[in-house]
Amino acid sequence: MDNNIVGGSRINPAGGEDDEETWLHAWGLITSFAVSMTLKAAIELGIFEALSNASSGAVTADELAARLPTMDKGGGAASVDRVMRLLASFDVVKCVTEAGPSGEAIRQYRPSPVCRWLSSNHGGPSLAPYAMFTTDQDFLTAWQQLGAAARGGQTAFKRTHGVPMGEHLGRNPRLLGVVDKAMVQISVMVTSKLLERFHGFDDVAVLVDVGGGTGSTLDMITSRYKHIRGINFDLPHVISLAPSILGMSPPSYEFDLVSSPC
Ligand SMILES: C[S@@+](CC[C@H](N)C(=O)[O-])C[C@H]1O[C@@H](n2cnc3c(N)ncnc32)[C@H](O)[C@@H]1O
Repeated sequence: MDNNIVGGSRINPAGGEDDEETWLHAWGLITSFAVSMTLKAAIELGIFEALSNASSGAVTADELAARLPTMDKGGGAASVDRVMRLLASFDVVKCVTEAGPSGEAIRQYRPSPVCRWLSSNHGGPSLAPYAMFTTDQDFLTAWQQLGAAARGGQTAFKRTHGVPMGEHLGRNPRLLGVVDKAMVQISVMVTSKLLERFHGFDDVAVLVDVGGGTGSTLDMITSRYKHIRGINFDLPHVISLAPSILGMSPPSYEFDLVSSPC
């Protein structure tokens, strides 16, 4: 048998056995965007919440489609099945196939451990908002300009939107909300680990978070270390979204919102 032949044709006569592996590697790299976009679709459809709510553990695409809050009436079990098959091939969900009464394949899906980071109903912070941020249309269009940006001159984002990202966010409340949701979830994940492992806040009197977003990091730290006065420093349009932490904490706690001069 000739190991250099893939799909009936010799793709690199000099390649040897590694050739198929490197071809698959290249194929995987080229098509990897499909995973991010399918995750986005699954998040939009509410698939991860529906899977984790399924009491039976494993569900067919029909059962799953019936539980999705966003589905059109009578729509889409076949499309949901396609989404689930792709997710199964990347181990986001597990798929078990059984033969039905007429010998047809019946696929059932259940969540893999990674789903806890993609659903919003597992009782902790979620990476779903980060997935929605990275695949947002305003960011995806900017990626189209990466090659041009690498040749020199303006950043990909400025080529696409005419202004730097910070300025664009200041003019676009929709996108600012998408980014802030993502940032808050990441901050909660990182800060809870920080608070578990780092014990250097005891002697801190005033803590300034530069680029602190809407203040979730400082909120967590000052809730634990109530003697700390927190100052959250960010751009005015970000600060405008920040909740007032005053009143949520004891009187010794003070939370200033300071806007950058930019
Ligand atoms: C990666 S985000 C960090 C988010 C934040 N740690 C949180 O928990 O949401 C970077 C932050 O830096 C802020 N930033 C960027 N340029 C700034 C500037 N010149 N002055 C103050 N903040 C700035 C952005 O508005 C953004 O909120």
